[in-house]
Amino acid sequence: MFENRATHARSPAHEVALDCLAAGIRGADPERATREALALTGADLEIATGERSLLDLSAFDRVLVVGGGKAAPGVVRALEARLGDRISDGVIVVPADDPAVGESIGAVAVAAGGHPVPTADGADATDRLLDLAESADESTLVLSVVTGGASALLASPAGDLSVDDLRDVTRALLDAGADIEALNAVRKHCSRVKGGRLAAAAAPATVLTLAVSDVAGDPPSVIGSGPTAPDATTYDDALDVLSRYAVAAPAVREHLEAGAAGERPETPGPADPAVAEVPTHVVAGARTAIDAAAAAAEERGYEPCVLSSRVRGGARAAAPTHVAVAEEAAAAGDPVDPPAVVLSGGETTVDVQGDGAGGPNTEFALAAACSLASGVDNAAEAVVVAAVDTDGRDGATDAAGGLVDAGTVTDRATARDALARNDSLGYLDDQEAALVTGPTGTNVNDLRVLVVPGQRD
Ligand SMILES: Nc1ncnc2c1ncn2[C@@H]1O[C@H](COP(=O)(O)OP(=O)(O)OP(=O)(O)O)[C@@H](O)[C@H]1O
Ligand SMILES: O=C(O)[C@H](O)CO
Repeated sequence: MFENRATHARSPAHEVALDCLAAGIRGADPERATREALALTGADLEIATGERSLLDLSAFDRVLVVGGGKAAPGVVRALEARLGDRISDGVIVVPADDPAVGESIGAVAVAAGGHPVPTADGADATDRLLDLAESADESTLVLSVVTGGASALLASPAGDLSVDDLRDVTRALLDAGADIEALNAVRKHCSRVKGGRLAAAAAPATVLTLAVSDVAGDPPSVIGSGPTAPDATTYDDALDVLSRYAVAAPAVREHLEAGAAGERPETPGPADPAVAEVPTHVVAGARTAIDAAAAAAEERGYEPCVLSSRVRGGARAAAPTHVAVAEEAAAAGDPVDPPAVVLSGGETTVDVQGDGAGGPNTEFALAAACSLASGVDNAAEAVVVAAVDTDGRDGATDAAGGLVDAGTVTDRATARDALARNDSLGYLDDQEAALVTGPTGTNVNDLRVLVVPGQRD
């Protein structure tokens, strides 16, 4: 799975780290996860992901599939495999470099959009998608597919906003290290499709959502900015986000202020029947990848220890804490006895100050390498740390993440300087410690693996 940009000498622990990452990414494959969640018996479609929905397809004249995100093609392939020509029409918007762009999956057109910031192409495709949703009536079933990346891909500026306005505010908030809840509160209030507005457009149709989650805790209103989910945030919340991250974005601010003054309709909230009734089935998320990685560790004789699937906050700050846990395991057998693999998921962010290349996972990996290199004792000597964005693209780079150990940082001053310039990928590339996968077809956010070898390694 990994193109070999991490070429430095490998111990068995390095191989275990890579195996766990690969198993985690494969385990969160959207097509397989969706197939497993769906069962069709006669005309009865059952969807079970903890919660259960049962739909009698014979009650509908049309079945539409709409949505987007990096994992949307996989979900739609599984829908197509199960429902075939019962699907009447559909549009999904995916990254322009997805091999499915321009083709159809059964009756569902695959259109290109922009990521991580929106583009005019994405906005055109989203208009088509909204037209289709608006054509739905009470005898239509709308299957909405919402996967990570959908917020940027499904671009549909509200009011007088332009795609450029959306792009600028997204870029500024990403660079300021805004967390996804904050970023998406703004996105939801600048859009004709997010924050439940897609479900409102499809009313009075029956709407059901299949999601692949790249948000810690899998909240339907945040994944892809919740196009079919009730939105509890307000125009005032969105304005607070701009202030908190000191983002000017004058056109967006004006739009939000008009909304806060009651001149624009709020996003549909929990009391709105068009969204309140829409079930969301999360077919895969961070925990899916972690569980698959844990199983791979166990198969190789390493005791897995899941720290959390919900790690958030600064990437650089999260690294020493993870390393400290691995050190404790190596030195004292807590919270897990070596040989062990410590795992975490979630989404860390970076407040970008420099102009280097990197993303939250390469930044985490380099910060972890610094921490390993300056350990308080030799407990971390043999520990290997790997971190990837499961979609294969960390930040705006072509790398997925990094694979490091106590020997990765040979010159601490240069490493610290690279971190200060947000050039973690530059540094890891120089050390041949960057990991490259190419687009993986899934997106369940970060996956971190710390291998704590036993005596035999
Ligand atoms: N040079 C850099 N070094 C480290 N982090 C960076 C750099 N440039 C941008 N980032 C960070 O990358 C993050 C965005 O990339 P990330 O891969 O997490 O999300 P995404 O793929 O855009 O999101 P999603 O797929 O969830 O929509 C932001 O936190 C941003 O601060
Ligand atoms: O598209 C988005 O909003 C993020 O990827 C979170 O789902």
